[in-house]
Amino acid sequence: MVRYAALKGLYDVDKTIGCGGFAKVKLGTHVATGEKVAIKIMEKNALGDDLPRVKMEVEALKTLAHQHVCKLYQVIETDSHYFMIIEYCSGGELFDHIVEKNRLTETESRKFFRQIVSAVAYLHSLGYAHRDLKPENVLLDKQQNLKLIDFGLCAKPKGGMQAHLYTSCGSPTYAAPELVLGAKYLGSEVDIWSMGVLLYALLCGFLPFDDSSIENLYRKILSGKYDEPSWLSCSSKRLIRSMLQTDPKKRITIQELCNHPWITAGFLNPVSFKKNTNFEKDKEVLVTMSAICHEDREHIWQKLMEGSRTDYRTATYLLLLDRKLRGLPLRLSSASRTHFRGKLSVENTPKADRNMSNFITKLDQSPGNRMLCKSPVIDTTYTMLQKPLETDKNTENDFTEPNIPVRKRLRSKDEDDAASPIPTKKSTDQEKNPATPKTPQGTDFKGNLSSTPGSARKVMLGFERGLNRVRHVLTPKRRAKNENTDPDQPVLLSGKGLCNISSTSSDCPKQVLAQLRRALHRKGISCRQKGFVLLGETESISCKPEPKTGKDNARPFSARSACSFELEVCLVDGLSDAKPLVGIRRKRLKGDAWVYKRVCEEVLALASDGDETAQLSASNTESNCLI
Ligand SMILES: Nc1ncnc2c1ncn2[C@@H]1O[C@H](COP(=O)(O)OP(=O)(O)OP(=O)(O)O)[C@@H](O)[C@H]1O
Repeated sequence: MVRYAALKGLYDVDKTIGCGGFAKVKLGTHVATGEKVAIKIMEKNALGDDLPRVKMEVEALKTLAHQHVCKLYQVIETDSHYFMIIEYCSGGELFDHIVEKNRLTETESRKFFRQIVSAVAYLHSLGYAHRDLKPENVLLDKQQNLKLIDFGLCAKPKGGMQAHLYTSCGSPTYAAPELVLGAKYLGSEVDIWSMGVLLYALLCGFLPFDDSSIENLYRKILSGKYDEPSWLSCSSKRLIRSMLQTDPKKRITIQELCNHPWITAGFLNPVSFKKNTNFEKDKEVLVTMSAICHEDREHIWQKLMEGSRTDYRTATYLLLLDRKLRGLPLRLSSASRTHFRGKLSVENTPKADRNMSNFITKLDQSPGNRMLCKSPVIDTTYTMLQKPLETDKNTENDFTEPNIPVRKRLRSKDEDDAASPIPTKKSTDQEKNPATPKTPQGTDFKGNLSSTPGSARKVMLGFERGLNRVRHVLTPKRRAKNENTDPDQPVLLSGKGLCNISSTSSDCPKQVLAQLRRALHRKGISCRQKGFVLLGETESISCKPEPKTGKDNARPFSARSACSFELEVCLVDGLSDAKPLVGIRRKRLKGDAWVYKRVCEEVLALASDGDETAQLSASNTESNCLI
């Protein structure tokens, strides 16, 4: 297991919770506060030409302070890695939420969409365009509030929001016509188009413009023609039309959007936001930190304001503030004292932190001193870590001293376009040999993706719903939770609050595994097996990468990139009085979310009914046991 020495003592690193084209994201715990965080880890070598994306993301997130923009707590740079410590969003991607429900109601869509509008209006007011708005880049927190992530493609044009941008970037299915044409464009206008696609996806459960061939996709986008399903209300149709206007000058503006009747329906106010870039100054949080640092709270505040806004102190302040906003008592764990004492060397440590370590030493030597810190609470429930920090042989070479490595400030490029271009219509028109041969609908994923047959879509939905109204199915031995060390047994999950799980009517996990393997094989998807997990990978489809052009020298990517995903056979417990059920957990690892959705739907459909020995069953079929 890779361990990250640079995080030692600062953050405990847990499982991987997401992967992107550039980063691996792990769940972590901020040692001082015990709060969960997400740690976005990027390998410098792997970033190559995409380094500006990281810098852009850090620069933007350092400035932004909005309740629907994912917070950046800290950045750590080592010789080999960047670590971005960000707010942990435990509710998953908005995309998964759409898939789980098939599509959202107008009321739920409105609630979510208002939050997106508020975040985007805020960004635009500060001169930023996001340029990669899509449901995969919108996460949900525990309270089901949205948080915008992935600012790697954002732009802050020097001349403000009325200055044109030139690099076509983002995800092709969300790209505005002017991006497809490779024309100059305004960041605010392309964001509005993407939001139109996003709103359509929320209300419909599929994309307005979609095609396995990039040529056809672009043709559809440029035509601006899409289906309007019968369930859309007149008001939502009108709103979507005003956003999906092919002529950017006729497209609704963000200000108009904030006041649109569909947006305000059922709410007393239009969408609003505070044009804030500073942390809120909170006395109680400063007092808590002061008790640990032995520093005047005004001094701590001053340091926070003067500092990089991406250090451990900032992270501690922001996480304490989060706790306070959630109504939790403010506390700093005893483990953090050890960290402050052991980790910060005199040379590399700001004066304030040296004070902090002095104070902690005193505290440790004289337990009575702890009484000084009456309010706020200093949590002493954690045991003190007195051991010296040992050198970890398994770690990166950049951190052998028990010091925080000097954090280099990430410089930002002045140009707006630290971005990856999408292939534009111009470039694809020029391609001599654009497409791989078309395959019949739903047959394979090697070269072309077909649209999902309705039945397959139903199967996935049926599975999702079935899980909530399951009677009973099988009789495997009940095992204790987390007792999954036996490689012959699948993981046992508690049924409450699960998402991305499909139920089956089989009582034999191995049989389900075999059926899935066969289905993947029949779909032409290469797959590797590890225990009860199948790792599937589709091949990239029909789009030649564009040669590198333009001033930003950014990496082009294919239109509907390959996707990799996991299907894990598991046992799901606690749904009824009956024995655990055999389920299939899906997880997108990389690539286009809609491609992934379609692949999963078709593989599950095939596994459920394509084989005479199949025991998989959708809940909405009459056979077998699921209700
Ligand atoms: N703050 C977070 N909390 C929980 N999960 C997260 C968080 N940030 C990212 N993730 C998960 O990790 C995945 C990858 O993150 P992210 O999109 O930031 O990486 P990336 O490499 O920049 O992606 P892309 O290739 O789309 O640019 C996300 O899709 C999400 O599932």
